[in-house]
Amino acid sequence: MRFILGPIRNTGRQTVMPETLYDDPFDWFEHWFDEACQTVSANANAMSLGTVSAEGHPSIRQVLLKGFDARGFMFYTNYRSQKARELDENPACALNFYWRGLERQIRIEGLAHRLSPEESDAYFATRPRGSQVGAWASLQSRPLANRQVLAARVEEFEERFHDQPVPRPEHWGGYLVVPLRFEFWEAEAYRLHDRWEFVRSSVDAEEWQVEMLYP
Ligand SMILES: Cc1cc2nc3c(=O)[nH]c(=O)nc-3n(C[C@H](O)[C@H](O)[C@H](O)COP(=O)(O)O)c2cc1C
Repeated sequence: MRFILGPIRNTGRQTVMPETLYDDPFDWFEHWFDEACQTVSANANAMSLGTVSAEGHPSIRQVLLKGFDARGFMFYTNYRSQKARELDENPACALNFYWRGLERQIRIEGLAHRLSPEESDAYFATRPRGSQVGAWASLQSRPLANRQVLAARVEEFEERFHDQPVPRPEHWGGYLVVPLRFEFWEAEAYRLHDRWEFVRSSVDAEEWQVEMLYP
């Protein structure tokens, strides 16, 4: 065990005490994420994803975290969408989780790259059939004349894959965000919040520099 739970503070929660910090930000993430999944009613895995175009324009949207491991954080999308175009041109990106009720925020900054086709295939195979067909039908982020056009495309692909498994379209798959920085934020009284930052020099570095930040 690499952490110890501290006493209950004025927030009424059991919380991690500074002197017993997790030494690995992934462990910290996992602990908070598990608590969020047990506490937050829906979409505890929803996160904001910030990207920056090659021209330097930022954009942000919600995506769902579909897995994480010692490498980083995974989500799935259309590879022709705006976010995918931006990530392929400029892999620098940021993730943000905010769990209301727990009053916790996790910020992650890092570099994204596409998951292997095998990993994307494996996840695609677990999706409901309707979502699999939807991945073929949606030209994500492109102009859509009206809902009928989309419905017709759904019907077209339902017919195409009638009575057979829906294969993963090449234009749909996952990204792995490999973190360079984490920040764990927890609300405290009088806005004197806790902020803990983990930074490393490269995506291969095993050592994290840990620092507390002013709120
Ligand atoms: C809670 C929530 C979860 C979402 N999850 C995903 C997701 O996992 N993948 C995805 O491509 N879009 C997801 N979306 C839709 C995106 O926010 C966005 O509208 C879409 O991906 C197009 O973004 P883009 O034009 O910036 O590429 C989600 C939206 C919400 C509100």
